[in-house]
Amino acid sequence: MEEHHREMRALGGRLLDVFFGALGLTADQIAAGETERKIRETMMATMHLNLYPRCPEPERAMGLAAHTDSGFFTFITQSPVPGLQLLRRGPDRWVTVPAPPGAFVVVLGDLFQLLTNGRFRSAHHRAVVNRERDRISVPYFLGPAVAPLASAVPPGRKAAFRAVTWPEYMGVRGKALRTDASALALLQVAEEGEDDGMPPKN
Ligand SMILES: O=C(O)CCC(=O)C(=O)O
Ligand SMILES: [Fe+2]
Repeated sequence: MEEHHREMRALGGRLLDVFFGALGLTADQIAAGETERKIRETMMATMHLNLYPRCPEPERAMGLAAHTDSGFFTFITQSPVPGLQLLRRGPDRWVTVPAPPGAFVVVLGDLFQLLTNGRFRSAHHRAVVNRERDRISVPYFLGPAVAPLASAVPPGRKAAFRAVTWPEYMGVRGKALRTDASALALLQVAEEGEDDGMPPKN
């Protein structure tokens, strides 16, 4: 378990650098950036164990309802039984993620959308059940205290979201669930006529 934790955290660090690079940041900027430093210092992890027993009528049941994850990255280890589905937009449809042995699935969460000021979007996903086989998934969630990266905010614009810690954001998600609002929308500081960092409504 400790080894898994160590490896997952290291993977999270490497992936973060890859994404920072994709956002156009240089190694020097990553090393010097205040947001980047705070992310590494406050990164927390949690893990779930999900068991989806086989179901004779899978079309009448749902393993895990559609949602986005709250943190930065989720690394999902799963038994070789497909069940995870991602929402693809335009036209909206559920796509089953293959489950090859030894592979992780990486899911981006809401706080990553916040970090990138909406340039990378959190993925809507769900888990369906299988008619013949039990399925196990072990998602490992990584999340920090975070504010939008200055480099992700277009010049002359304000950040689309306010800063938040992961536990705070979990509280916001709870409130959003009770009021049927979008949790990220509750953190928005939108300006008139601006891309608000949220997916298009449909
Ligand atoms: O079972 C899966 O593959 C997905 C699990 C998941 O999305 C979650 O626990 O948040
Ligand atoms: Fe999830």
